[in-house]
Amino acid sequence: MAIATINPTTGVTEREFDPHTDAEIDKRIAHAHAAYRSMRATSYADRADWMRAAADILESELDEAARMLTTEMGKTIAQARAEVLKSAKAMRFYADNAEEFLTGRDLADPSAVNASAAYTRYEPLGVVLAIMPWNYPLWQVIRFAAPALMAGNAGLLKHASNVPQAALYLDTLFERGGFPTGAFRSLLIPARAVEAVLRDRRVAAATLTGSEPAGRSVASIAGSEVKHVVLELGGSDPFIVMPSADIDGAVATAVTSRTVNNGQACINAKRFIVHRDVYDEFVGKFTAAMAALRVGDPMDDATDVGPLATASGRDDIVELVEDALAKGAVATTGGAVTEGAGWFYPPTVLSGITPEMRLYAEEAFGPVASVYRVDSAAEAVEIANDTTFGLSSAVWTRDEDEEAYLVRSIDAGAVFINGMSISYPELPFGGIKDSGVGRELSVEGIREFCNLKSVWKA
Ligand SMILES: O=CCCCC(=O)O
Repeated sequence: MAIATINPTTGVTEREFDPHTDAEIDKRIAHAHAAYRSMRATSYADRADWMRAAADILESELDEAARMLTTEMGKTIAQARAEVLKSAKAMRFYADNAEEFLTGRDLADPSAVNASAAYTRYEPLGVVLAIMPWNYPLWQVIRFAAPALMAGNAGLLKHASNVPQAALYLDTLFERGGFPTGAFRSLLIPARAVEAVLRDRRVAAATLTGSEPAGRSVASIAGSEVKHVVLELGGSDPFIVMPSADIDGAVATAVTSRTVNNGQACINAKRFIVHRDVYDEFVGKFTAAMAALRVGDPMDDATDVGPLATASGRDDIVELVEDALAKGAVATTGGAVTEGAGWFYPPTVLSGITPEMRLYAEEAFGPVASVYRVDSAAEAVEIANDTTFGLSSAVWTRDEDEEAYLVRSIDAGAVFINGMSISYPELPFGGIKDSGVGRELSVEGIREFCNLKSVWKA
């Protein structure tokens, strides 16, 4: 895939970029490695000042950065602005909290280990390679980079090939804030060049957000090099609606949760599992609300849903929906590609999904909702868990016993009660099963890329 900005609203290639040469890649790894060595000698206070300054720069460039995101991957301009602001917020969160999160502990009774003193300390690991996707071109990178740099690591970014301007923007952002040159560098490289970088002795660890095959490949290379990885992969999150729920609230939230980011987020709700007592009401209102969304130019503030980011991503959605329809699913709205320029796909609601359909098992990375009718909370859990994924989930109920049952029974990295899955800097984020390993954000996220050193003194 060429490294290029191809505007998904028009399908027009706006800019192409030459990949970095082998010599340039080597230079950038060397920069990052040297920066890591100098970062080790800096204080949390220094790094926090630089991080806050970088956050201020990002925020001061809000409109320009948001337009860049919308141009490169098609999210609505309002959501692009929100992404920029969320990124700046996470940078400040780690500037404020990194030192506390990385405070080690003293052993209360060092004599238990025959020592006069014993304690732990968190130290940086080194250069961390981040392989990141196009769907949140700034946020996905910042949620790795802010904690990793605050811990004293250096970062190398291999960004998705369709968001090169975002990659280049990030290449300088931290240095502009005051971090040493090389503390964070972007590599403009194709996917096939990742292996050599990951195997380089100067690279200590990797984090990947992206597809399951990409995650498996990076994990196996890192495993053979005995390097730590964090993986945040796909999801097919359930959204369960029980009879006691606030149905209007559930419908409004379901629409947002399925269509935010044009339906291209790992934590979009994708499977709507509804109790039969409220099924007709929920599906009727949900279908009407999905059909009423405004699909169009993502630069227009009035637009709810923009285009899909790539032609191939839209082809994938078309194939998934056609497969389901051919096997008996029913589209209560949408279900056919929109004619015209750009990679638009209409908000779609499909019922009558069966295990024979690809949609039952595969992630729909676009604004396509599958709805299921169930007779009980136990059946809802059975369908919710009948997936290889386990990222997040949402449950709608006002019955406390049912809530407790659903929270403990769903196999996922998170459960949101009467709300939708969202990531927050303060809450750990990550999945189980094929949705990934490790956690990002919060205290757990910053500790992923640290050496927890035990110190023992005679
Ligand atoms: O694809 C993953 C999307 C994560 C979105 C978020 O962090 O809110």
